[in-house]
Amino acid sequence: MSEHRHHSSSEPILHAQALEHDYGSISVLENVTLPISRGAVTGLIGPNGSGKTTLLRVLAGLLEPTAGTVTYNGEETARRIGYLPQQPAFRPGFTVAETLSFYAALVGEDKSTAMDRLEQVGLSDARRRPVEALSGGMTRLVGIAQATIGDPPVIVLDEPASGLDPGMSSHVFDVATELAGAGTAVILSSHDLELVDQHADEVVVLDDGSIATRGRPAAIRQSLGVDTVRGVYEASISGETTTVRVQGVSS
Ligand SMILES: Nc1ncnc2c1ncn2[C@@H]1O[C@H](COP(=O)(O)OP(=O)(O)OP(=O)(O)O)[C@@H](O)[C@H]1O
Repeated sequence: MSEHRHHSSSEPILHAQALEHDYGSISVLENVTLPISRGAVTGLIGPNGSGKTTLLRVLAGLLEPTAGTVTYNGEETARRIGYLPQQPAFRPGFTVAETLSFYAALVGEDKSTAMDRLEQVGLSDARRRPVEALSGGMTRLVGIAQATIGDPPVIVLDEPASGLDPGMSSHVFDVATELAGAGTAVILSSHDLELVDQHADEVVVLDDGSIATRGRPAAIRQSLGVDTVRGVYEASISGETTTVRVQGVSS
């Protein structure tokens, strides 16, 4: 748990205010207000279907909220926000190196940046492999490398550790911590509560489209009288843990 990363500006780099999101008649986000700090890892946790992907897409500017606003207060860069989708996919017919070089060129970086990012995610040896010949975990690692190209001040990662082996899962969280150490605001979702406990500076528990609990891990553990982020999760979410709550469907 790192309490040591404080950067000059205390103003949140991204500020979501009173977000609502509906898919047709189905309300998925309700009154979500969330300031995102620079130089910190924000861990978004919550049950399946609680709205994490929806919230991350709204934060990344890929989905227009039904109501509310997201304000960006960072530097004007070639790319403000890097994003790893939950199901990364790349255009077939190109190698890993070609794919990342293409993204690097889009933001005015050269090929060496792409190769540095590949090395950072531990994928250098796969650089000549066609993207369609990668495993699910390797594809996600390419997606993480892609999200960091151009040094966007905000990086949004939707389940970056999903499908990765234990060593690579912790490595991905270490990379997130490193990026935050360099001043980047990293927001990630995960179902690995232990890794979130170890790496997140700020934890957000989403339950049924609303923020149930939010704060520094130590503070929220203390206020809920539990020892772990898993305890925080269990104390924060309502309803059964073995049934997916499907918005718009009353049981
Ligand atoms: N395009 C869509 N149209 C209609 N409903 C949607 C759409 N996308 C998501 N939903 C619904 O919104 C709710 C929240 O989905 P979301 O993917 O944001 O949850 P999540 O917390 O990321 O879930 P998981 O942990 O399973 O990935 C779910 O009930 C889902 O069925």
